[in-house]
Amino acid sequence: MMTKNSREFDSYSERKAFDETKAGVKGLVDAQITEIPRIFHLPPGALTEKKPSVLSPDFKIPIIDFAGVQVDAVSREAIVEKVRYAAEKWGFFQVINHGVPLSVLEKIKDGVSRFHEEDVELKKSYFSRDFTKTFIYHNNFDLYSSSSSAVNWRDTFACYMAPDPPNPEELPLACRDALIEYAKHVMSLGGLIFELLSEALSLNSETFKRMHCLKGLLMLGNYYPPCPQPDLTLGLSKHSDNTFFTILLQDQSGGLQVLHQDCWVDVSPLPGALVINIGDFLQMMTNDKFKSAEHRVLANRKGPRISISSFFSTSMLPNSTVYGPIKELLSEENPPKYRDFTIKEYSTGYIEKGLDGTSLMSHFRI
Ligand SMILES: O=C(O)CCC(=O)C(=O)O
Ligand SMILES: [Fe+2]
Repeated sequence: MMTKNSREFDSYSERKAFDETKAGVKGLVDAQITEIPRIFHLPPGALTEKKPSVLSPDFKIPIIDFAGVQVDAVSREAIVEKVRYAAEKWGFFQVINHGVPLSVLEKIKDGVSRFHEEDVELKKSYFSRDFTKTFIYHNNFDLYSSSSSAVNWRDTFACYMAPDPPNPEELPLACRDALIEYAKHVMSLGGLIFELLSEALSLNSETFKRMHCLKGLLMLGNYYPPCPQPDLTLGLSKHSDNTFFTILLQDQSGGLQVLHQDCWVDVSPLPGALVINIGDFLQMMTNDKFKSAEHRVLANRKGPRISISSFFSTSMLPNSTVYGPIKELLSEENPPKYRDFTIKEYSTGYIEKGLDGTSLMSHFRI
């Protein structure tokens, strides 16, 4: 609980004043602050009180090698089995030999950092929280909507790469080519992962693709500046993703943690790997068989930390497809646990609620 003391200031006005600089968290770091503003302060003890950060050898995010996935049925079945285990037990796994060239991964990380390190006047021209626009830049999508206690130590750009590929001119030069190239690879890897997830449920490989799950791709280019007081705040609050699943590329900084059996487990950077995490839509469509795990990012004295979140979702774009628990997975013993939803409906609720530490899935439970 937040103490009265920590609220004895006008949080709204301070958030607004910070927001109106349009310079983001990086602007504070550039101004060489040594103490972070109060709006970033977590309630005392919030980082450590709930769940212990354990480094247990039993708790390691599964690493799955995709080499051989297209080679023969036996190799593929072995990979599907690992994907099934990871999706059910963890909701998170790392993939190696995923087919995206290292040079493409380096180029997009570089592009994201270049954009955030551009002149602030250029970045201001993209500043917005309107998620119907092709390319926007901001910090804290939920700066005003969240009932969460603290603002996150992160700046982000968000860009729709599908269903309609953006006009190259709509993308900033700093990351234009890198985004276009990386998105192509992400779409193709995403298609393969949807196949493997279908097979893991003993459904036809094309099931998710036929349900248009591969239609939308929203990419976030995240920049976590170095933080002078990392024990007081978070890079990103605890949340589960508003997606079918997410492909995450992180640099070597570390700080991403997943909540597993009530413990925060580090998703340790693995050079060249991609992190896959199941999102809320797949948890609801599989009637809780797959798990949309909660995760967070710690702030760090060192930085910046760069990551790219590729969300399979049409998010706030018009999309009338209705989703819900998949009929083939249901039975008398396993009745639907969720009502039907559209992606836009879910995303609207997600953005309005903000990252307040609770899951929106409970609102869709029958
Ligand atoms: O930056 C990261 O490692 C995680 C980002 C994330 O969880 C998200 O964008 O939803
Ligand atoms: Fe996330």
